Amino acid sequence: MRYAHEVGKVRAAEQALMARLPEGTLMQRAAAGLAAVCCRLLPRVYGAHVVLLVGGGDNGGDALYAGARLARRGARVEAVLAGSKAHPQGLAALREAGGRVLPADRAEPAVRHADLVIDGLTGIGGTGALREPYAALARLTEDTDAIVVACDVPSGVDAGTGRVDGAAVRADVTVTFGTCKPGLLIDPGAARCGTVELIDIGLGADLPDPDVVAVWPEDLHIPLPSPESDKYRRGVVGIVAGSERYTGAAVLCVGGAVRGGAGMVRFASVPRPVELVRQRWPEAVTTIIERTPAALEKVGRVQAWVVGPGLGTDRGAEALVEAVLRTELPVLVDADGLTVLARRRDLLRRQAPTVLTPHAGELARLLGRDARREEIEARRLEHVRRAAAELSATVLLKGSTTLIAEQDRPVRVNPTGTPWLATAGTGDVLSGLIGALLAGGMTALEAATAGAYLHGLAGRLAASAAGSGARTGQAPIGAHDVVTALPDAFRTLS
Ligand SMILES: NC(=O)C1=CN([C@@H]2O[C@H](COP(=O)(O)OP(=O)(O)OC[C@H]3O[C@@H](n4cnc5c(N)ncnc54)[C@H](OP(=O)(O)O)[C@@H]3O)[C@@H](O)[C@H]2O)[C@@H](O)CC1
Ligand SMILES: [K+]
Repeated sequence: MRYAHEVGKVRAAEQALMARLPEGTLMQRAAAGLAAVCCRLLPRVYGAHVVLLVGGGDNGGDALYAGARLARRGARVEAVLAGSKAHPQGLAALREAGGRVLPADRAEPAVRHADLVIDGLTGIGGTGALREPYAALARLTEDTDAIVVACDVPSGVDAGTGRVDGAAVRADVTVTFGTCKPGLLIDPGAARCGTVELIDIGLGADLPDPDVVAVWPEDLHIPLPSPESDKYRRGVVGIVAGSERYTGAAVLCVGGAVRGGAGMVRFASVPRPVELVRQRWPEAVTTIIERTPAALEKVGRVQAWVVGPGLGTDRGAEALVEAVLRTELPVLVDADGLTVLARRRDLLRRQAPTVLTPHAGELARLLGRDARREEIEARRLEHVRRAAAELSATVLLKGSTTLIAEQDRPVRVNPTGTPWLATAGTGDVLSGLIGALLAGGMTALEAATAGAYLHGLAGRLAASAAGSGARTGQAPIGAHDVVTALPDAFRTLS
């Protein structure tokens, strides 16, 4: 399951296909696929207690027809109708197969004691926060031992964006039809889906190129060193980070680059961060620079730059960001560098690749005008795409599902993150890591994708290694633990 299409394109493809098929064919294909997954999930279909949550649209129709199929195989199927209307033919099919409709006040005990619940409240036609009684029915899925199977999309999750605005179904399995929807890949929606199963209903030929792609390890083409490799061929990354006031970010960023496979890391800054980087990472070549436009002249040859972590945002920081972006090399700008860029967007007019790695607040500043952090968090897909187009850069939007956008390309979703990564300093590790991959010759999109994947995986490995032996096997981590776990993350790929 790797590709997702926007809802409008799914509907257009469905309509094109439906025009060539007898009426109802697609819904029968969807219902058959849904019922087949339910049969697989139940230890025994005969005698199993199945509850359908049925909304007023075709999503409810799918659930009713799937329920009819399960009833014909001997399941005890009960439907709870959310509104006054329900798909009439689906309802008739369920009744004919021996299923029945429950009164509303029986919904709670039925869901609680069911073996399996099918959520057919809303699918791609759901808009905005769930209204009552849909919302109350969706909430029942949070407190049941039943297996919860969402039909197409967990109700309450916006299929197009992953936005969750109020109550939403929490599914163990989401059975989706034709193609994945972006909201199944992007948090907070993705976190509600459980395992996603794709049912082929024959849309393939009618679907355009995908809008969103989930990253898989086999998509990452990280160059491995060969016997002829030397430090220059593996890539020299230059890092301009830290200030007299902020030193930790520089140490972590250099760590990300060293463990990210750079042939050499050149670190340039003012004396205090240089001293600390030298102590922690003796393998880095350090240069003390002044915070002026001519600063880089002393640094030596590099193949890519990282600028920003702990840099401060004063005139000196601006001079350094400007100096780096005036080179003709790939550049990654992060943290304070992004704050500087928000007032100097003219610096983004350049030919060489530029990678920006903001979190939502930094992206809001970069986009300016009407963008607010909460707005960006709520509609991450739309904003990352807009940022890539407006800023002419590869934009990596950090978050519980990190998104990577480049103009006219499907947005990439990184699946490896962990909430434990939401801690100070992990972003600095990520920028050093991506910088090393850029210096190694990967394109901006490849480097950002591989960096996000490895960084998320290192976070997961660190969180579980730290807690091994405990019940959940997870524990809090610091940014330095992510640096330490990077080699293990790389090893999973070879
Ligand atoms: N097209 C095809 O070929 C195929 C489509 N297929 C299936 O159809 C699904 C799309 O069906 P759809 O278009 O009928 O919309 P759907 O998701 O059922 O939602 C509409 C219903 O939800 C309600 N509702 C909406 N928002 C709400 C809210 N916030 N709070 C409360 N209620 C809300 C809305 O109520 P209304 O606003 O009309 O009062 C209406 O009753 C798709 O996901 C897939 O499962 C498959 O069979 C394969 C072939
Ligand atoms: K649903």
